[in-house]
Amino acid sequence: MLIALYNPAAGDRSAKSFFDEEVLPKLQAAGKPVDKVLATERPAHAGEIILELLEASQEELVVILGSGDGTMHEIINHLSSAQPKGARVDTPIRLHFALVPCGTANALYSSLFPPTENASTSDKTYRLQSVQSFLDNSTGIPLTLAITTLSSPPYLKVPPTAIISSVVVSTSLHAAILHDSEKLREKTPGIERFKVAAQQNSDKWYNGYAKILPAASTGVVQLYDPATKSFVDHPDCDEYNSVVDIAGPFAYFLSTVNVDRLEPAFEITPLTRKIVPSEATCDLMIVRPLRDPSLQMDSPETRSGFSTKLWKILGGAYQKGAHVDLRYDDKGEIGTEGEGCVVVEYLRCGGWEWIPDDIDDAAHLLCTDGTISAIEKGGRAVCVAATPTGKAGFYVHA
Ligand SMILES: Nc1ncnc2c1ncn2[C@@H]1O[C@H](COP(=O)(O)OP(=O)(O)OP(=O)(O)O)[C@@H](O)[C@H]1O
Repeated sequence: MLIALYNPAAGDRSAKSFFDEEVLPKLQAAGKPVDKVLATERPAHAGEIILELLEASQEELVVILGSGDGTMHEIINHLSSAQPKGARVDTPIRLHFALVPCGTANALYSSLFPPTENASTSDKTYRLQSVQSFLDNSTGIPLTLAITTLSSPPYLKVPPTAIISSVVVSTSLHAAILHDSEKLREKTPGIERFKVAAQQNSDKWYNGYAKILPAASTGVVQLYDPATKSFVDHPDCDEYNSVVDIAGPFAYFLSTVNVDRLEPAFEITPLTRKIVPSEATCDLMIVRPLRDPSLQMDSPETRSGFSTKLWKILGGAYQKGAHVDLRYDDKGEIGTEGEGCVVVEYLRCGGWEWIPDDIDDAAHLLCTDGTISAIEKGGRAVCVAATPTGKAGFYVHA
């Protein structure tokens, strides 16, 4: 069965008109008209719609999805936590998507179809590439999932909750930006709202502790080395201990699966595409201010001074991911020359654990594909990458 499903509230709210004027006529003209056209009516509705369709028939389901990353996130989470009835009772769920970018950031789409210099992301040819790939009978790319388990402190004896992501899991500045930008959605519907929220949070540091987990088959955590432009085994990993401990404070802590960018031009984990992972892994990008040789301690002045450097670092993501090659000189200036301390710790790993300091409220925010959760005091978040195989999983035509 082939269905079209769009979120009329995503992005600039143009999904309906783009489907009516471009997507549906293209499928019709190619001899593959959709069986149904559906629109979401409220948050969380997309997952309910797809589950109902799956339960009604054993047929393979292909969804032409007009939305941003949030709607995809809702579908994957709803299906992953459901116990399907009817036609799918006790059967693993496998779903194929052709994506039509209709959201604000469209991280997954723009990573699978990186925009070229002379094509605008609003061009219809740019936006119809996944649909074209479906029409060309591509097999689809299986999505790697990041499974994050949020645990309460053990004495509460509350079962952990799991959230599945297909794009990003973050804490620190990125989670704070997403938390605040949601409040700005009505007034600033475009990606500018992320910049406004970023300014509001730029001089915060986040206290906590992280444990980085090895990838399943290599058994190690890897660290990007700008000198050789390749991944090397993390120096703290050895045959006796494959987990790497990282102490805060942190300014930035963000991991991705499937994507090298969070917006068409914001290539925050560029190595996902440049050095393609060979198994299910997270690309984790960390900035810890006290690696800066000019900073000795955490104070309001050093935080405020470091925010200028942080903008420079994150600005590198807008320059084709140049931030991953930045180094400090001995005065703490940032540049690409020399052999000083690497500014960004760029890790490739099987997952990670984040343990926020009890007294730092801001360090308790967690972003999973744009959705914000709060880690309980005394609790932690553990994120692990996995790619479903065989009869289960989510596939995107690309
Ligand atoms: N009919 C609806 N009315 C209001 N909100 C809706 C409706 N349908 C879905 N939603 C909500 O819209 C939210 C935003 O959707 P989505 O993430 O797809 O777009 P976006 O946020 O603009 O793009 P991106 O995630 O790429 O930045 C979803 O989290 C979903 O809960």
